[in-house]
Amino acid sequence: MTYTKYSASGNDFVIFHSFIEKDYSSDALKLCNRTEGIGADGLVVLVPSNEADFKWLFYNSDGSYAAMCGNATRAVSHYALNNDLVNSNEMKFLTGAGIIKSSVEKDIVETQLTVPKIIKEEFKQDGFNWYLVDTGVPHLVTIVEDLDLYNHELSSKMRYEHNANVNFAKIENGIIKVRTYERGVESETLACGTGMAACFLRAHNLGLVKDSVFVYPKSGEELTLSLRNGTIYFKGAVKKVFTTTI
Ligand SMILES: N[C@@H](CCC[C@H](N)C(=O)O)C(=O)O
Repeated sequence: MTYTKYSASGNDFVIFHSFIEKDYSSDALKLCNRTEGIGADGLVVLVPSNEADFKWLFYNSDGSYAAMCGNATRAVSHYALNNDLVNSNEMKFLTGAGIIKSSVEKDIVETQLTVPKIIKEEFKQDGFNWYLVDTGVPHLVTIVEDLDLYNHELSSKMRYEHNANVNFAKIENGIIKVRTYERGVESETLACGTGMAACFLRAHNLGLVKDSVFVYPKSGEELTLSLRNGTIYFKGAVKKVFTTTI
């Protein structure tokens, strides 16, 4: 079997394609293992679809299924084009959260994320103001003055209480810096696309940022999030790390 490892702003994935649609959660556990496997935050398997160019099956590194992953939407678009699964640099594919449209220009990929749904308006817990939104998967967002306030124990507690990923965001001169605890990885990751989108939405709703903004996750890589006619556009570089046959 041939696997490709991608990094999308530090969020890393193992990707392969198959004609067989089945449960790949045990493969995710093995392949994402950083000691005995390839090592990644998630596994994405691309399978045929009647509705779109292809369909994806996404798993976190602990083998849990997730409906959406913003960074993986960019990585799989690049993978699909480079593996001739599509015949144009513009494509659409089916995820657990709906159809995603994307376009690829060399290593820069822009995707249109799913329509966000607010789950819970602002509430206070453990000394922070939170907001819970679904940007494909659920995300808690708190806006802080200092990103060092990111707290692993608190994030882990909030993650289980709300069954959500947890984001700390800082707005600085019109840009957003984000740290995310991801469920299914059960730690902070170097970047989380749907998490950055959730922080952008929160900041935009509060009037703290413009319609298009640079966002920097923990990896420090620059991404752009924009809101155009109610759609969230997510743009940034992806990197094919290696391909291996096992
Ligand atoms: N890293 C992703 C989100 C992946 C799913 C998440 N861990 C969950 O289970 O909700 C992103 O870039 O959006």
